[in-house]
Formats: sequence, structure tokens, C-alpha cells
Amino acid sequence: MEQRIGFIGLGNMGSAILQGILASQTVTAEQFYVYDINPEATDALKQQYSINVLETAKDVAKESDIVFIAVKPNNMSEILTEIQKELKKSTVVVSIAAGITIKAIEAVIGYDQKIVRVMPNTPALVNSAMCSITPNTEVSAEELLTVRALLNCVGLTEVLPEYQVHSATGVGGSAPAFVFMFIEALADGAVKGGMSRKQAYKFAAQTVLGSAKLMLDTGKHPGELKDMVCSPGGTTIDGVQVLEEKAFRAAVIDAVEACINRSKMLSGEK
Ligand SMILES: NC(=O)C1=CN([C@@H]2O[C@H](COP(=O)(O)OP(=O)(O)OC[C@H]3O[C@@H](n4cnc5c(N)ncnc54)[C@H](OP(=O)(O)O)[C@@H]3O)[C@@H](O)[C@H]2O)C=CC1
Ligand SMILES: O=C(O)[C@@H]1CCC=N1
Repeated sequence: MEQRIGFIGLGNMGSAILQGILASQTVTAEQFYVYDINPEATDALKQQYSINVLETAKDVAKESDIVFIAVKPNNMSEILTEIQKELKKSTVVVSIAAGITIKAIEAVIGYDQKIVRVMPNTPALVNSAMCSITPNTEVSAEELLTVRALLNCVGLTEVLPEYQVHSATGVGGSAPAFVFMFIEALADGAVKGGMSRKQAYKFAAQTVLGSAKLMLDTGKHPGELKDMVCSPGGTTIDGVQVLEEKAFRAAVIDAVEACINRSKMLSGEK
């Protein structure tokens, strides 16, 4: 890939995507042009990779063929206003901000600008992200392929209509936080039973990883896979009963729904 890739904002998510792409070796470090208002965010990356750290967001916009904007949603408007005049017509602007619609971005940088809205997640750092991708009508099939190829370097991608991005935020963008809470809780249970904290985290994390892989690789329904674990009169079914009594699944559904509602609120739909 020969494009110059820009990043404005290199916090948790921006740096995870950038480092994930670098690890895939599809793009060289020299092809990256980056800026973050916080020098600490770029200092660490600069020490590790020979990326181009620029002085302003405008400079990044000027240099890039594809520019990722990875600042918090409430910083989006100021950044878009700042870079708007520097964008070439051919530049593809990729926004990963939760709750910021393509329409809202177009309203600032122009309806003829190429925009791709992405909802990624932090497993991008280890090449295991799940990203939704939504282009506006200015983006050609070839440009969409290029952005998708970049994101495929950091995990799996699905092209979605924009109304589904709220759900992608709940089940993708935000969900790693819920999974980490689950892993932490699993480990706490094992520690309660006498296992060392270190071993408990290893067991819990590998069990979540392995279970997810089992489902993805076999294509089996999660209910069927759950049933395969529950031996009649065995240990697991007792645990399943406790989770049902404590409304585990209802709590998870409500958590995802809360993310969806917040995403709708941020985008002015609610
Ligand atoms: N974290 C996640 O798991 C996910 C995040 N997202 C989206 O990604 C975006 C970034 O989130 P996240 O990485 O968590 O946030 P962070 O706060 O970790 O990163 C944002 C970075 O942008 C910097 N920044 C703020 N203002 C500017 C500016 N004017 N110019 C350049 N850089 C600036 C921040 O600096 P400072 O800290 O000094 O303000 C910070 O380093 C958000 O819009 C979020 O919705 C999407 C999916 C998942
Ligand atoms: O919490 C947030 O708003 C961001 C978007 C999805 C994950 N983190």
C-alpha cells in the first residue's frame, strides 16, 4: 500500500489502530503522519517507530491521502473545522468517534468530501479488532477497499449501513470493557477458591479466548456450545442456574442497550 496515512489523536484507540497496522507490515512507519495535542501520546510512539510526528492537525491533513481522526467526540467539531481547508478532494477522512454521524461531519467539511465512519475496538492492538465500516456516497468502491484493507490489518471488518453503527458500538466498540469485567470476575471467583491471582487471570483470559475461537471456528450456536459443557448432574449446570437467577444475560442485554441509547443521544437521535 502506498498511501500516506494520517492520524489526528493517538490515545487509546488511535494508537491501537496505528500500532496494529504497523505490526501487519502492510504500511511502513515512514508512511504515517501523526499529531496529538498531548506530546506524551506521540513521544512513546516516536521512540519505537520512525513515524512522522507533525506540529499541527492541519499539517497531518495536508500530508495525508487517508486521515484517521481519533479524538474524543467532543473534540471532533474543532478538529474538523481546523483541517477543513487543508483536505484535498481526494483525501479520505476516517472518523472513529462514537455517536458522530456522517451527516454531522459533512456539515463541517463539506458534502463532497470522502468520509468513512468506523467503529473499531481496542483488540486492534493485537490484530483481533472487530470494526464496522460505513462510507458516504463520495467514497468509491476502490477507496472503500483500501480503507477496509487497512482495517483488516488489525482484525475483522464488516461494512454496515449507518443506522446499525449504534449496535456495533454496543457489541463491538464498548464490549471489550464488559468482557474484561467478566474476566476479572471469573478470576475473583477462582481466587476465592484458592487459586493464585496470576494463574486465575491466565485461566480466565484463555478460557474466554478459547470459547470465542471455538464458536467462530465451528460456526456452532452459542447455546449448543454451552450445552456441550453442561454434563448432567455436573458442576457447570449449577453455575448456569446461578447466572440465570442473577439475571446475567438480562444485565448484558441492558448494558448493550445502554450503549446504543448513549450513542443515539450523542448523535442527536434521542
Ligand atoms: N477507546 C475505545 O475503546 C474506543 C474509542 N472510540 C472512539 O475513538 C475516539 C478516541 O477515543 P480514545 O482513544 O479512547 O480517547 P483518548 O482520550 O485516549 O485519545 C484521544 C487523544 O486525542 C488527543 N486530542 C484531544 N484534542 C486534540 C486535538 N485538538 N488535536 C489532536 N489531538 C487531540 C487527546 O489528548 P488529551 O488526552 O490531552 O485530551 C488524546 O491523546 C473517540 O471518539 C471514541 O469515541 C471508538 C471505539 C473504541
Ligand atoms: O466509551 C466510548 O464512548 C468509546 C466508544 C466505544 C468504546 N469507547
